[in-house]
Amino acid sequence: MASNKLVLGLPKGSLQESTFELFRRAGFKIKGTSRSYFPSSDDEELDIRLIRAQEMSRYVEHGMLDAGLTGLDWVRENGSDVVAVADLVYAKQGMRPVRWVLAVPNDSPVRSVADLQGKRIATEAVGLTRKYFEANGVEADIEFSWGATEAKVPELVDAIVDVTETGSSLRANNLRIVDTLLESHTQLIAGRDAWADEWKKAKIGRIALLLKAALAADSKVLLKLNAPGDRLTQITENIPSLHAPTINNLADEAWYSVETVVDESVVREIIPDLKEAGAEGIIELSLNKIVE
Ligand SMILES: Nc1ncnc2c1ncn2[C@@H]1O[C@H](COP(=O)(O)OP(=O)(O)OP(=O)(O)O)[C@@H](O)[C@H]1O
Ligand SMILES: O=P(O)(O)OC[C@H]1O[C@H](OP(=O)(O)OP(=O)(O)O)[C@H](O)[C@@H]1O
Ligand SMILES: [Mg+2]
Repeated sequence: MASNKLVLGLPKGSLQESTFELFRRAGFKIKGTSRSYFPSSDDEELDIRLIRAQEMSRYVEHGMLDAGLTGLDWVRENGSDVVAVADLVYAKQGMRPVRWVLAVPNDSPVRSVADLQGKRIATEAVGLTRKYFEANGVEADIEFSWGATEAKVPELVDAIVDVTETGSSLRANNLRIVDTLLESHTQLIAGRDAWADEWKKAKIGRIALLLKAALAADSKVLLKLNAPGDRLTQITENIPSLHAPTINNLADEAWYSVETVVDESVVREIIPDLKEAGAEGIIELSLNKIVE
């Protein structure tokens, strides 16, 4: 039995699958049966609880959880005083931020927030929405929505404020974005008491490092190739790298081995260029972690 334990909240709901997957890539095996809110892991120092993303920051703030993963949106909505340990930009579907947007039906006459004076708005994030309307000097009737918010316009309300990632829910419901209230992403947060505890702070820091390393590796690959000496400069000067490419001599002294980490998105441009510039034996390897 480990004597020190970190009580860690993982988000149940939209972020659950992607969070479990990120932990797996970070090196933690988390197992949860479908209805258990106490998943087990292969790290004895972790005591994991599944908690709704909306509530996570309150429990972390009040010390029931030492740390947790949730959306920045819910930390703001709850006005929680917690330590933002790491910004982890991933969502339900992909590695990108989400947006809380003000949306109206495609055929609505509303063009800006000012056109919503005296109108009804539904949202799951009432606090954020109230603040936004106040900041814009618009008085509107803002009501709490339990979800499926897109279905409420135009019959029940005039506009909604909802979270969007891919935009497919807005499109499917014939909605048009009028404005963005907040860009949000997943955050690793810690409680002030946990952060003041040396062991807990160090443990949270190690988890943060591994999660960030796994996220950073997600969009990068390692390229390796052989370059003839007379083409080396030409080949290496045009390839991006984390710092500078690694260059080693091959047993055959006329040849060099070159290694570099690049964005996966540029690989399809770079590989044909490298081949054309005289590189041989080009291989691409996927990466699990990058610690810069
Ligand atoms: N595609 C997405 N849709 C909704 N929320 C997302 C998405 N990607 C990331 N999130 C984030 O997930 C969190 C939403 O979790 P929350 O527990 O509030 O609701 P949920 O998981 O969508 O549950 P429910 O199914 O009841 O709506 C927010 O922090 C939000 O920013
Ligand atoms: O832009 P998209 O990729 O379509 O994602 C956004 C949708 O996902 C969430 O719905 P959720 O599944 O949480 O259901 P809910 O409406 O009941 O909250 C959110 O409320 C949007 O409806
Ligand atoms: Mg939801």
